[in-house]
Amino acid sequence: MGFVTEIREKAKVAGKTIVLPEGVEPRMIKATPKILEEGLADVILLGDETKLQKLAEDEGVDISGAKIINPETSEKLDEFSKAYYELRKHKGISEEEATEQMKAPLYFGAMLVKKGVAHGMVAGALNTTADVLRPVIRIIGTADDVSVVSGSFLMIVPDCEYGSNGKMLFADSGVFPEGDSEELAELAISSAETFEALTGEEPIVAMLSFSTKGSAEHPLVEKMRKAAEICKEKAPNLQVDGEMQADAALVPEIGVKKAPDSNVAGKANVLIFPDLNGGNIAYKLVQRLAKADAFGPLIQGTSLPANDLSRGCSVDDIVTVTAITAVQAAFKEE
Ligand SMILES: CC(C)(COP(=O)(O)OP(=O)(O)OC[C@H]1O[C@@H](n2cnc3c(N)ncnc32)[C@H](O)[C@@H]1OP(=O)(O)O)[C@@H](O)C(=O)NCCC(=O)NCCS
Ligand SMILES: CC(=O)OP(=O)(O)O
Repeated sequence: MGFVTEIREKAKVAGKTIVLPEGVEPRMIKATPKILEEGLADVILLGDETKLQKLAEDEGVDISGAKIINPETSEKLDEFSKAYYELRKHKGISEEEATEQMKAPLYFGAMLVKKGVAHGMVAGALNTTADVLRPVIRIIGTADDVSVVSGSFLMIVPDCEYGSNGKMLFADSGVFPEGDSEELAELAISSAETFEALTGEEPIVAMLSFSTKGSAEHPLVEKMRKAAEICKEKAPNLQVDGEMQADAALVPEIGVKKAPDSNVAGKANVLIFPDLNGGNIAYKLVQRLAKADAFGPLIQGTSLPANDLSRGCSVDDIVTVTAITAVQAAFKEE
């Protein structure tokens, strides 16, 4: 069974409710009946009901199975505004500003997750990653013992023997612009958890660089080498190594040649990039040149699931990321 079929099967069993705050986006409207018909999740759409129904009519789809909430007129607006004010008053926000902010669908959606009305959120078809991330960080917040919210992509590369038969996770490819070794180690541990939660397979983590095990020396190389060491200390059971180049990480014959003592080289399925430039460029190149499926940015390190999308996403991407979010919600409850 392929990854997409598998994750959709798991979502059906999970029985979760997912909020799609970008109800005014036609791709969200088209994704809704697909999610409902397949039984992947119950859907809450945010927006003005009349407008959303008209949009659905124009698109020729039926969204009657979804619950529609208009944040501006919702009976929950007052409760949510007060909760947001309490979260942000240390930043000098006024009660009026909190109410205005809470009328914005991304903020209202994040609060629906925080309050347990929805089990997860999916957005980003319309809004930038930065705009999706701010309410997620401010309202849902980080998980216990985590300081960095980061973003990974699950890549499914066709006809590929590397990673787990073409399945691999790239991070950070969407959220955290630049971290030190400590932060990269934390991000790597979150990424390993994401890979395991979604695939059920053992994560094998490579800290990527332009050097393999001392073939070059530079502060950028040293940063990844130190990140691998910190990772080994923090998660002794995790298979992690670095620094290493991408070919050494993925290709067994090259791994053996460049890093003969490594338990990761040639076998990696979780690739940690030195910064967001590298991670974002790499995922888009692999997606376009290798015709890979790229699901994400899957947001990691938060206390509850909320996932982003590329603005270039398809309706099918929204459906699959919704299924992924439902599966993550079930995994967090285990
Ligand atoms: C995620 C992002 C929006 C946060 O930026 P920001 O809002 O400007 O963040 P700031 O640095 O002003 O910090 C705001 C708050 O969020 C926290 N924060 C920011 N990034 C965080 C992260 N990755 N993890 C945890 N907390 C974070 C800060 O500590 C701060 O907390 P406070 O308000 O309680 O003091 C920003 O890092 C970003 O734009 N990332 C790139 C996204 C992107 O464009 N990706 C490419 C396309 S996918
Ligand atoms: C993840 C990402 O790159 O998103 P976008 O394409 O919307 O900028």
